[in-house]
Amino acid sequence: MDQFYLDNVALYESLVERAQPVPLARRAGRAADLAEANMIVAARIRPQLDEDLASGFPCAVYPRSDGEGEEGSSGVVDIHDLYHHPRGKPVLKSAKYEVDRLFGPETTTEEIFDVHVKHLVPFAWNGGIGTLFAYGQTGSGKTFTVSRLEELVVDALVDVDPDSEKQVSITVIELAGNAAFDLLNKRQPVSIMEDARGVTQLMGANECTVEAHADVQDLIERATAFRRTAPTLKNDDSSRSHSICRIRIKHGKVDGFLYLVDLAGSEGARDVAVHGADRMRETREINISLSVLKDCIRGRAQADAIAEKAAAAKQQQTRQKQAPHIPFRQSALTKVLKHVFDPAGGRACKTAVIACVNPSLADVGPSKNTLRYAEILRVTPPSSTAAPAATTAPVRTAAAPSTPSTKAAPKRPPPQSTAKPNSRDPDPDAASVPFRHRLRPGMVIRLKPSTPGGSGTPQLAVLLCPEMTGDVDSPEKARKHRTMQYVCASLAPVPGKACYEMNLWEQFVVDSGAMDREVILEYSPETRYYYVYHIV
Ligand SMILES: Nc1ncnc2c1ncn2[C@@H]1O[C@H](COP(=O)(O)OP(=O)(O)OP(=O)(O)O)[C@@H](O)[C@H]1O
Repeated sequence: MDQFYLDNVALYESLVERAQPVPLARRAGRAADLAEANMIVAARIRPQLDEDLASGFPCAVYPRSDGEGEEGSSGVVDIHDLYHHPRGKPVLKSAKYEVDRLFGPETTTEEIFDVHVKHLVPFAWNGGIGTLFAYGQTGSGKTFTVSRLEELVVDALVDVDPDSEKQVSITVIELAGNAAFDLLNKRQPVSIMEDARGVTQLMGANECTVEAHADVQDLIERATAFRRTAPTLKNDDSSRSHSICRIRIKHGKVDGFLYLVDLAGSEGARDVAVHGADRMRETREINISLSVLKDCIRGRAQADAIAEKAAAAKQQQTRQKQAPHIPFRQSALTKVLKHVFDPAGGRACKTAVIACVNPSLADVGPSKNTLRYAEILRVTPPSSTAAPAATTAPVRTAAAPSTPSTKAAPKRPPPQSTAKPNSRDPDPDAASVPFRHRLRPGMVIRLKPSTPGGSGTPQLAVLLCPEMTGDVDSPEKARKHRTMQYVCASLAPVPGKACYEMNLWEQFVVDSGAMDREVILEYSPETRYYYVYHIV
């Protein structure tokens, strides 16, 4: 694919120049006052680095101006991809994504701190829990962003009310799979325990007190040095673990927290192709923890919205009945952050998310995934819990384009004016070959009912890549080691509707013998769901 992009750079650039912006179907209401919001989702597009420019890939990610303001002021980002048309010239496919705030390549981390993160400092000072998550594909600038933000946050905390008696302390841990390590104490193991009162404790983790600005930099450098990294294709120093920096502020009886979370980079399929089985397993674990995190962030935002409405309407019972399930015990990451997600903990929480994006055309697929994830995190409170008209309290944060679980999906795909993207094999002769002999990434299969995995195994799955056994460190070895097993992602039925949503983070391995049929799915960009078009 990279070579295809490089061979068509001139064509791509001329198509981008003439491209019309993808219309906004419905303006997702950006929160009128983001400063009051409990949850804000931003994206940061990093500049193209010298090595990106040297590799010859053009820019594919463009912040959109709202016509009057600066670039990015609309919160909309356009991504242009080039598709290999099987019977003709390559065609440009454009997509748009919307976030609450968009930071372009010129924006500095200091500016991001001022606009997006600074408000968490007084919030924690007053006893709240402020959390920042940075995520994105490997090499997109997460660590670059978070490590500077950690310094700025602690500096700001040290400066708050300089004459008061206070204690600011830092703990930095790394999560690799379900194991935790102390990055301020030579990667000593840490146990994640829940005490008798249900509070998560990091047993064995150092809590280092910070008294002066110089201490902060020293601690952050120490933590970075101990961060476990392994090379990926895109970033020689890639972090394959989540890093959680917990800053605690105590003064008088107040005990506030700030969490800055640098999430492990999600690898693309092409990185995986040249790594061993261990790396694939690691990638799967990372993806699953990101999926649980998404469910927890959305669940907490929904729970807050419901609680606010119920409190305003004095409908305590409604709140208890409809509070969503928040699966914070399903991953080590969300277990550590339990009091961020557990509404029963009774702590006020504010969350800021930064989706980091590499603008290069070579990374266009992962960039779309990153921004799609950002859109999913922007939660619309369920309408069934709407507060009475008399309620004037600001209800929630970022109202959003309807997301898969909250949107009413039509029973049938909308009328087809043009051919929609579908999962059909591009080879016109494919129909004459049994599907098991032409398994390929992107193919959708129906699983036999007896497929191991229990009742949780989905009925439909999309093939992602072959499962490799043993350690393979080159594409040749990888090909040799291929078995007839595939890593798949689940396609979950949308409740009560005849369509599916793809959960790329819910991955499992399927033997070809457990595959029953090929299913051609058609994607509707209007609804963002998949519809069964044909069962082969
Ligand atoms: N806004 C930026 N301005 C200049 N350089 C940047 C910016 N963001 C990232 N970089 C550079 O890009 C490279 C990759 O960044 P970084 O290591 O932060 O990525 P990452 O997303 O944390 O990757 P991984 O998940 O693999 O650890 C680094 O060399 C970093 O200095």
